[in-house]
Amino acid sequence: MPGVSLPPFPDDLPTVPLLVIDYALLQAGDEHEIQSLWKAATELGFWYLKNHGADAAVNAMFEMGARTMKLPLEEKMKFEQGDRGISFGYKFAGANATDASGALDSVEFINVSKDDALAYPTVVHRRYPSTVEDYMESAVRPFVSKGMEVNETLMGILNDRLGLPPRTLAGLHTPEEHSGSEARCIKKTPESQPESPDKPAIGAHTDFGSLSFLHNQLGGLQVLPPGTNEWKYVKPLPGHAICNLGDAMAIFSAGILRSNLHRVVPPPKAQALFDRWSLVYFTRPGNSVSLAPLTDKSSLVAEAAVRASENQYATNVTAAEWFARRIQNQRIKNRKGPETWMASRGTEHKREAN
Ligand SMILES: O=C(O)CCC(=O)C(=O)O
Ligand SMILES: [Fe+2]
Repeated sequence: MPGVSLPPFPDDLPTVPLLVIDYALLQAGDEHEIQSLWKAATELGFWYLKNHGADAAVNAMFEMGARTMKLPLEEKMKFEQGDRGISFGYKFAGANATDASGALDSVEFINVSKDDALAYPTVVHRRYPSTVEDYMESAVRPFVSKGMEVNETLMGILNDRLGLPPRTLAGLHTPEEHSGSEARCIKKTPESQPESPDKPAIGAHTDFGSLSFLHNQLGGLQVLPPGTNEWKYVKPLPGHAICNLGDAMAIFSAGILRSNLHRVVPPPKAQALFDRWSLVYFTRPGNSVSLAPLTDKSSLVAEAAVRASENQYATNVTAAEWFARRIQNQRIKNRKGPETWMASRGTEHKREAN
């Protein structure tokens, strides 16, 4: 958090060398930078993004998050997301499973819908704690708008590289259509007893939507690189966002774009004594969008769909249904057994090697 001096990320841990993409160069149409983005998006599905211009909005959001998490639990619980597959609202630590055995997560977060942030003070989906509403115009809306702009720019470039007609992906993520797009501020508090360094605070998952624009300061985020079984840390770099692709982009592109498994473990070593804060803007397709490969819009996607195993990316559901299923089945209240965890999975279990 601003004002707190945090121990550096340890230099003796396995980290994944993400490509650094310069947002200003992308905006200028720099071919080399566009090529780097394509490489990152197709190989790992994660990259750093610098020069994004979101710092002021990010800091304001962390301030909003700090005030919100300081509210009494009883107050936060009035805005709880519930067990019916709705994401917007507050999630208490321990509401979700992190694996098939039903181990509990250890993060609390507040999710604010893009639709509510843009329409405020009109309520589209729900109300939020007073601290969130107080910051809606000064922090949440600017952060949501910035996240929308960055993700739309990245998506436009990927759209063209996929050989899709101009603005095809943009048309599946219009600002007007209601969607699961949301801003999330996450807090992980150290436990009273030291935790095992590889106990998931957020279980292994692929992101549910299209593009995630993430900001964190302490370590803990890990990815499982393709074809390996060793989790690697993503080292936080000051001023650099971490961007990653979600399932919807893997599905639309028939697997050309990668939605990679990741998880959050306690901050490593000396960092473990500190609260870990992170912030994400998730772009998700409009609620009515069918999740299926865009084979009739791009020959590249059509060829990839032929190479994919049969029905690998045929979901037969809308984005709203996909999203609700995943959220609902990770809630521990809904757990019947390991099958509930399996029912919360995305595209990851359908791939050959992770
Ligand atoms: O906190 C982080 O660094 C990542 C969070 C995350 O993966 C998520 O909320 O989907
Ligand atoms: Fe994630």
